[in-house]
Amino acid sequence: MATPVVHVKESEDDVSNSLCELVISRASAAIKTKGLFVIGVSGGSAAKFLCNGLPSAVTEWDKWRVFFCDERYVPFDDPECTYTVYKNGLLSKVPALADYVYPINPAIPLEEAADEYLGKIRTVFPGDGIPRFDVLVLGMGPDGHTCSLFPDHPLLKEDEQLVAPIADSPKPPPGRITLTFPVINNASCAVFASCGAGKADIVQKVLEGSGDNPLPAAMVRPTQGEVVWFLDVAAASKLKSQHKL
Ligand SMILES: O=C(O)[C@H](O)[C@@H](O)[C@H](O)[C@H](O)COP(=O)(O)O
Repeated sequence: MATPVVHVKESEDDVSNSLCELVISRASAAIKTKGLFVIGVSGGSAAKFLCNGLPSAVTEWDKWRVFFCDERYVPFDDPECTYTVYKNGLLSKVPALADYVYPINPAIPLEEAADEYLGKIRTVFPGDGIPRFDVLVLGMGPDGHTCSLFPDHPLLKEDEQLVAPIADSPKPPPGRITLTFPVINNASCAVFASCGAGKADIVQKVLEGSGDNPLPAAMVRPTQGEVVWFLDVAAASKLKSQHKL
């Protein structure tokens, strides 16, 4: 089970640059060895970082396959829709990627949308094995949630479904679809990017907490992969142990 590797950066810009550098380096490695790079992305500031940092640096977009670690079950024209954030922020700059980004379908019932989404993932990971994403770019909410996996929610124990619907998200909107831990912890690389003093307490709890009743973000420990955290100084300010700058 991977031990988190924590990089503390001077600024949010440095976190953004480091995140994009990691994604780009894993993409070239994956494309070189497998001819394809499969990534899961999240909303929030991760979306801002990736939409800003990737367009000018990536060339082989046709070898990318982009999924969402979680998505809100809302129409595409809802500002809460993570796909639309990426459509406006990334696809507007890299139209060629549009065929390789897989949105969730908000126009069918939630459970069906989850099943349909797994079907899209299966186009890249055929069969019934657990999909192994090259990179999952994750955010962490102020409550320690990641993807749409929230503290004390039954989905934290989900070990059958690979993609799950959630209808009672404590963070609006209530309806969402999320990857579950069997997939998350089968990734080659899970990477968090968290910035700001507002995250300092939860970062300390997640990275240095006792481990009993771990928060969702602390449960991201790929069994045969790595988990990397990029923090700015403010978000890392409550950490007791020293980390690489
Ligand atoms: O659906 C969601 O609520 C978001 O995708 C969420 O999981 C996000 O990743 C965290 O809230 C961190 O967001 P920030 O990094 O912007 O704080």
